[in-house]
Amino acid sequence: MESLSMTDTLTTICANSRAHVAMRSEKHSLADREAAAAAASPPRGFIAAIHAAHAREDKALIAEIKKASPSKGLIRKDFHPAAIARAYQAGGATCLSVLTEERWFLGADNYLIEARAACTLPVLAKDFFVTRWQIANARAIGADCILLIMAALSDAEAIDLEAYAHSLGLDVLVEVHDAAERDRALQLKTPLLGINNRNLKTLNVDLVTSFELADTPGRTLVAESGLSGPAELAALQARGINTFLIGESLMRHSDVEAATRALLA
Ligand SMILES: O=C(O)c1ccccc1NCC(=O)[C@H](O)[C@H](O)COP(=O)(O)O
Repeated sequence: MESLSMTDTLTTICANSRAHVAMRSEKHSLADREAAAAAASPPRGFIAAIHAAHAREDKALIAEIKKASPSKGLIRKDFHPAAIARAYQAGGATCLSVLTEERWFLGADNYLIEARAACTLPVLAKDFFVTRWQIANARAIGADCILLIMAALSDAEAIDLEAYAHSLGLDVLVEVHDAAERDRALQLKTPLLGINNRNLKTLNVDLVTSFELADTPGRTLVAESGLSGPAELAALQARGINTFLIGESLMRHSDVEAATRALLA
């Protein structure tokens, strides 16, 4: 696996995503992916599952299946997406997130397919979505939700990609890292707003980011990245954030089910 030493990691990853799409779309056209999306298993209702957890006064956990990352390299050697998905569901997760980006996260479409087939949880395709082709492909492989990262998109691109995702029946998680991105993201229709504690340009992680943006009204906020213990979750809940996207700290445990249960206790 390659390491990223560029100053702007996100630009590098998105440029690679575009090149990868150009290559893959030679074999499978957009029309092909749209036909496969129309024939895919119906969406499971990602946002509905989160809101149902909140209605029960539970916190919602989006548990991430993540083999490697640009910042940490290989995270988990013993990597079996179906077994991890079952462990997350048994431990109390509300939804899954599956990294499908191949080059730096060592993800794969097949990991999402295997994980979703092994459980009944809705699944977020965790990738760097910059084209319609990727979104149609995500639905074709069974994804229930996609991620749009405001730092990677213009306003017009974000609005267009969101409308396209909705037209395929996908939910959308829009991700921001600062107040300017948050204000741009509020133009989108999705109620699900992720606050990424990781600066995707420098890879620095600081939980203060979630606290700074916690007062955003009218959206279901998701604290993302760098979270590892119940005390952090409780502090964020005290500020009104009840949904958490967590990958690495859970993936490093040998007993994923027990770690998930302990985190949510
Ligand atoms: O994880 C990275 O190093 C990373 C680098 C560049 C772009 C995105 C990156 N991560 C994507 C994510 O947002 C996280 O996988 C997700 O929020 C979970 O974070 P964590 O619990 O810290 O694994």
